[in-house]
This record gives sequence, C-alpha cells and structure tokens, in this order.
Amino acid sequence: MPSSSSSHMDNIPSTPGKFKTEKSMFNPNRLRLHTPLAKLTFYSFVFLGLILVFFFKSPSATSSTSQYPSSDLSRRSLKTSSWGGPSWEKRVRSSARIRSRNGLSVLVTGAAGFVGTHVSVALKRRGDGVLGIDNFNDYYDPSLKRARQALLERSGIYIVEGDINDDVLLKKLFEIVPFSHVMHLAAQAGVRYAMQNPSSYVHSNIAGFVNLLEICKNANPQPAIVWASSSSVYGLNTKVPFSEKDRTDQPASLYAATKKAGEEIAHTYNHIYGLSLTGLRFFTVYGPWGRPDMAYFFFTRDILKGKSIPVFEAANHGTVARDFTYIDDIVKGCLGALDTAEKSTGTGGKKRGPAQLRVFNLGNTSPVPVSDLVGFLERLLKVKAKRMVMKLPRNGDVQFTHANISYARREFGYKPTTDLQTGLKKFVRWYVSYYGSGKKSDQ
Ligand SMILES: O=C(O)[C@H]1O[C@H](OP(=O)(O)OP(=O)(O)OC[C@H]2O[C@@H](n3ccc(=O)[nH]c3=O)[C@H](O)[C@@H]2O)[C@H](O)[C@@H](O)[C@@H]1O
Repeated sequence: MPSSSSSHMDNIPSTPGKFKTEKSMFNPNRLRLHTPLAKLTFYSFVFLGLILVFFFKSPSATSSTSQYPSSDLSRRSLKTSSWGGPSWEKRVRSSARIRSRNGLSVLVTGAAGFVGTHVSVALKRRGDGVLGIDNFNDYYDPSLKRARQALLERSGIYIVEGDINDDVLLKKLFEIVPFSHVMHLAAQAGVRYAMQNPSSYVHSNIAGFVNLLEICKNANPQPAIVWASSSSVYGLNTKVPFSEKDRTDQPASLYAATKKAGEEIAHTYNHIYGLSLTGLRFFTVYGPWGRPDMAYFFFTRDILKGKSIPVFEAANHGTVARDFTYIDDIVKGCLGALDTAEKSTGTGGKKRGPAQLRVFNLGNTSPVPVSDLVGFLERLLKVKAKRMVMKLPRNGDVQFTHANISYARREFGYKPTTDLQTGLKKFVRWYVSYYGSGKKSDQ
C-alpha cells in the first residue's frame, strides 16, 4: 500500500535542474510571438501564472483565519504521515494484539492526548490490544504529545499519525484489525479557544466524529464505541448536581455545542445502524501529563515564573468552581465503560436489532472554587501567586460544575477516590520532574 502522502509528493521534481528546464520553456526570447493574438495569449498565461503564485503564497490562502497562518492548515488538513506497507501493517497488528484471555482490541483516537495516553497505558497493562491514532496538531505544544508518544512506545503501543477525517486510513486500519472497541478521545478541546478558531471544533468534533462512525458502521464486526463528551453540555443548567437527565440544550460555548451535537449524532448512528455507543461527560480532568491550556497547568507554570494569573470570579464576587476530576479516576471510568459496553448489533452498515446507547457523568462530586485551587498550588509550589481577579468572561465559561455520578456507579462501580489536593500534589511532582521547578518551561 503506498503512502497516502505520496500522491501530492509525486508532483515535486526530484532535482532542481528540472525546475530550470521547465522554466526555460517559458522564456519569451526563445518563443516566436509573431501575431498580436499569440502575444496576447502568451502574456495572459504569464499574468494568470503570477496570480496563481501570489494566491498560493498568500497566508490567507493557506489558513482559514489569518491569526493562525502557517500552523492551521497543517493541523487541520488530512495530512497523514507516511503509512502503508508490510512492516507498517506488522506494527499495527502487533500493537493491537490481545495478550490476555477475553481481552479487547481497542482503537484509541487521540492517543497522544492527555486522557488518551493514560487510557492506552491502562488498557495495554491489563493485556488488551491497543492501537493509537493521533494527528499531533499544535493546539498546544506538540513536543508534549511526542513525549507521551515515546511513553506509549515503551509500552509497545504504536500511534498511527493521521486525522480521524481520513477515511481511507481508518478503513485500512479496520481491514487490518477487527477492533472490538473504539475509545474515541480525539477532539478539539477547550472552551475559550472556540471563539478564536471555531472551524477546528467543527472539523474534529463533528466532521471527524461522523467520519469515524461511518467507518465503524461499515466495519465487520462493528466495534462498540466509547467516546468523550463533556460536562460543558450542561451549559446554563442551574440544577445541581448535574444529572444525565437534566437539560443540555443551552450550551454556553461552541465547544459545548459540538459535544452536544456529538451526543445527538451518536443517537442517530445507534438508531439507524445498531452501533453500541457510550458517551462520557468528563468534568475538568487534571493530572500528570495534562493539557497546558487548562487553568491548573498554566497557573502552575506562571506561578513558578512569578507571572500574574487571571483568577475568574462571577458577578458580585460570586464563586467560580469546578468538579475537578483526577485522571486515574477518569481512566477507571473509561475502562468500566468499555467493559460494560455491549456489542453493536449491525453488520456491514445494516442494523440487525436495537443496540446500547448510554451517556454517563464522570466527575468527582465535590466542586472546588478556583481560588482554592490557586491556594493549593501556592502551598505545593511554595510560591505566592500574583492573583489578578477578573470577572468571568462571557466566552464560554460557566460558573459552576458538579457531577451526580450515581448512574456510572450503578453501571460499572465508578467511584472517584482522589481529592483535588492529593491529585495536584501528583501533578506538581510530575510537572517539576518534566519541566524543572525554575523558569525552564517556556510554553
Ligand atoms: O469539564 C469539561 O468538560 C471541560 O473541562 C475543561 O474546561 P474548564 O472546566 O473550563 O477548565 P479550565 O479551562 O482549566 O478552567 C478551570 C477553571 O478555571 C477558571 N479559569 C480559567 C482560566 C483562567 O485564566 N482563569 C480562571 O479562573 C475557569 O473559569 C474554570 O472555572 C476542559 O478544558 C474542557 O476541554 C473540558 O471539556
């Protein structure tokens, strides 16, 4: 199987000399332009050529927003690094090989992400087959993703470098491995960034999800799918704690809206094709190897650097709080959801009977004010934070989250055990060992 990227590579001449030869054909001195019509045609071509050169060189042609000129195209395109061939297929097969009795074979999307890395390691450790896929986009420092990839490689997990929108690649993976499960964690995360780059949310969280479901529904056997929704779907809901039965039709950010859309899309694919689908509403997940765009992470970095941190408060000095959930608890929830996922019922794109459709909250059930989070970090880092108290911006943040987790407890014994102080201690220990305690980190 040829590399998927080879098609557009084929047009690039292998030697600079080739450019010269081609260029010389358009030397007007060597052409005989006798008639006015010939001259007009020739100069029209030159003019058209110049316009094309200008278009392809201009940043606006290579990105959807001029704010993200060079990176956006490479992040969001279907750019897939070289794949295919017998040794690549062997790597894919070996990574996905089940090593325990009754083990699962799981395709983990977003495997180089925070939750993806932890879940992949946990699955591999208990003998499941795990293959990762990740597009290594630069929403945050890709070197952290590469470091997570190196970690997974040491556990024998291979991450295919590609986008979930690449249907040819996904199809190929299902041809090589009859995955029993898909743990779908690839997404554009973050509530505030949705104001800056809305299309990246549509690309990953909607188009990418639909593409993945299309492949899964056609696969034989169809896998069971567990995927990451978000606590943000509760949006402006004020009834606490949030229960899965509460309304989720008032999203406060485009991010939340795309996750809510995902839940509806899941319903459709379950209904039409018999795909088994479980959505997990994660509540502000934190911990070692976390995401640098999240508050606890960049607060740590900036406190250590002596920089001021924006601490949000609601109107009338109201408390802003989150049901921060430690990564190990989330991993247990993910494994519980995978283990209790029933088989999809369809084959080859045809539904044969009703299939399982679930949505669970995975939170910690004890919200903590953001100001307390800062206090914990000050104590752990032994540095006083320069707090810049600010009004909660109206760009997607909600004031409060609090999970009711009784459904997940009932279905698969989900029971979070790590409080914020304990979890932050583990995070800070990792942070210091990874970046150092001084001003080394420059993300
Ligand atoms: O629970 C979820 O579903 C979501 O949790 C997080 O979103 P969020 O809770 O907003 O996490 P942070 O951005 O880390 O914010 C944590 C808290 O710090 C506050 N904050 C954030 C940024 C800042 O500069 N200052 C500040 O006080 C926020 O208002 C929030 O209360 C993740 O970023 C989302 O991807 C995820 O889907």
